Amino acid sequence: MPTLLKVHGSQNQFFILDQTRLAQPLTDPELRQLTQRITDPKTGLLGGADGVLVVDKSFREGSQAQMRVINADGSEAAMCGNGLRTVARYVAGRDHRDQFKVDTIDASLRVRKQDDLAAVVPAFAVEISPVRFNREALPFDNLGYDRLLDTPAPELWPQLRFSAIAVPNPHLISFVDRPALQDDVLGVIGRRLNGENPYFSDGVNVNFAHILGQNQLFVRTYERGVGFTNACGTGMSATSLAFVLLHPDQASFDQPIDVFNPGGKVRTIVHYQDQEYWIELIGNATFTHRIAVDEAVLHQGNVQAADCQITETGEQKAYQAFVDQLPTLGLVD
Ligand SMILES: N[C@@H](CCC[C@H](N)C(=O)O)C(=O)O
Repeated sequence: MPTLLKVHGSQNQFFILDQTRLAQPLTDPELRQLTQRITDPKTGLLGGADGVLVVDKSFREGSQAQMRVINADGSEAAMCGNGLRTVARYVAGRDHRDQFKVDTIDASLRVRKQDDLAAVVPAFAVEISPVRFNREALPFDNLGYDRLLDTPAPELWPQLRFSAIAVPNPHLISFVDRPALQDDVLGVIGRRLNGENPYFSDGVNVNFAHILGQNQLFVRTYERGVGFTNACGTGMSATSLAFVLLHPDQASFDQPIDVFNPGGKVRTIVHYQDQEYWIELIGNATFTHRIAVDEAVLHQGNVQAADCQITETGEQKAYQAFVDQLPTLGLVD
């Protein structure tokens, strides 16, 4: 019987579905419908999730697997950093390998097993690339600039400055003070730019970052196709790059940056090699539940708890213990 996994990276929650284990892989409309149903926070499976990570056969030479990212609303994203760590752990266990490449829409990305963050908190490092700043890569329009790098954009919000970075999924970043992190400005901007709007025609992930100190950030994200999330791996990676570029007195290339988020903490390292930026994202890859389900139920486009056998792994307790020993920042409820 095929098994869905419920997983998270910094509490950014997903289901993993391995299409290679099915007699008949799900079609794209089936994947969309299944995702929309099982991720619903009220009526979905195990409290829903932010999306479904689809594992499939690799399509580039030298890669071990392919990852597709289906957001909760059924849209498909080019990349997912927290998700890639969990897929890396899944493929590493399935194929008995610690280091390999995973194909995504735009690139084959390196992944590598790391030492556990704590007892029963496995960790992986993943490559975040390619990085682009140009208007067409995001894309954005009608803001009067070809790129945004700490640029005032009063059309988006009068008092803030913005950076737009594709990694390659699109991110808008603003460095803010404590009060701005706590009020609803992020939600207002996120909802506006992810509905019908003249600026970001494909929507955009919006990140508010607060500098905590030398090599330390807090990042909160409103995700395209999802809404508020506990953490966004590509968002924290793009924000780390902006941190290094805009605040060189507080962060540098090739040096670890601790990035706190509402779901925990990750570590990023920003690199510049061969005239390209790339970011290493290191953090937990936690499996919370194994869900054995009949393939026919998957094809019907919904899975209810009554349709399957659910086994809790016990890893969430260990993850919570890891989070409990992090400093209390009091930034977001
Ligand atoms: N949570 C992810 C990003 C998922 C995709 C995003 N919602 C998009 O549409 O670009 C991450 O950890 O990177």
